Amino acid sequence: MSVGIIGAGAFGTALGLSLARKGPVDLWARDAEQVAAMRDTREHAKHLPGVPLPGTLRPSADFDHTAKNDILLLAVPMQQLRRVVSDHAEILTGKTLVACCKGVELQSGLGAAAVIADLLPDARIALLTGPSFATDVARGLPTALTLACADEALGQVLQRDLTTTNLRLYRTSDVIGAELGGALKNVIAIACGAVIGAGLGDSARAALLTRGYAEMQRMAIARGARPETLAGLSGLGDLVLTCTSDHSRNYRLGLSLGRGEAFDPSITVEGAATARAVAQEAARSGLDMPITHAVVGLLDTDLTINDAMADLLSRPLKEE
Ligand SMILES: NC(=O)c1ccc[n+]([C@@H]2O[C@H](COP(=O)([O-])OP(=O)(O)OC[C@H]3O[C@@H](n4cnc5c(N)ncnc54)[C@H](O)[C@@H]3O)[C@@H](O)[C@H]2O)c1
Ligand SMILES: O=P(O)(O)OC[C@H](O)CO
Repeated sequence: MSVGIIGAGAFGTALGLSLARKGPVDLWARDAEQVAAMRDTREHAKHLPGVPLPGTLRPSADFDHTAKNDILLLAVPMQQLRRVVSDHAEILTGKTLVACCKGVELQSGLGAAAVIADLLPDARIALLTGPSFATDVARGLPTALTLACADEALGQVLQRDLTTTNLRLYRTSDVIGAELGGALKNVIAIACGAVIGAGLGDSARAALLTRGYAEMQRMAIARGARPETLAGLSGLGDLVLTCTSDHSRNYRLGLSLGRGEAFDPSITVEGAATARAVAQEAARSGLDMPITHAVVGLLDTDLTINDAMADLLSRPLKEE
């Protein structure tokens, strides 16, 4: 089946590069100048400099042309997903749409697949998530991802069609678990970056990563996810990658917070809005999400990193 990608940022372009090894892929960007530059230079200079774009990857500023493909991957930032889908709802109705965003929508508390379902009840929806830096995917390095789809038959088709020589896709029908694993790991990565940035040490990071994983499970299970999904690529796998690598933008935001440095607000950091959305839901439902609350406190500058750690360390002692 033919593939089109909506969103020519780092990840959309990287997925396009990988999939274009199997056949033609249309890649839509809203910015016609960016499309012209990609066509002329055969490079995505801003996000993937030095990686040549093959002729089978076809940048386009024509949404409707790209949307004619059988499978559409949506690779825009989470907080922009509703706008992109609703702006093009007519042409997207009934299509096979694979959300590639990681986050929880601030206004609704929904994950990526749920936002699409909210807008397009007739769409055939799946989610592609898991540990994968765009630079690795673009360079053809080995990567394993999770393809989540409630419709098992469609999930099998997508798993086959979106697997490439360097992208190996595992399949699950637990869309909520996959969605929340990919979203919540970004919040914990900000926390881990902050402790490393503040010089609090690798042991503190290991504690946050592990207790953060418990927090991710708590929220995901409360929303109906299966625990084993959180233990897979979309949860634990992506948590480990994002909490331990300077390549992660979420982790790097945390490093800046810990060091008291400014961070470029134009960089896509999904964990910031997701932390706020999750903290709001936790407050409503009474779920215990102390690390998420600490991250919101750091982002809002209500807390210093030392206050946040002191709060976490002084919580009542409990069983693990
Ligand atoms: N970069 C990675 O390594 C990576 C890996 C896995 C998943 N993801 C996920 O992919 C999603 C996109 O991230 P990214 O890294 O590609 O971000 P990015 O900042 O590199 O690119 C985002 C792209 O979306 C476009 N965009 C923003 N708002 C838009 C709108 N309203 N309409 C049309 N286009 C719009 C921007 O112009 C930009 O090209 C995020 O949810 C992220 O978590 C990223
Ligand atoms: O750069 P980040 O922090 O958005 O992480 C990118 C991917 O989600 C890693 O799997």
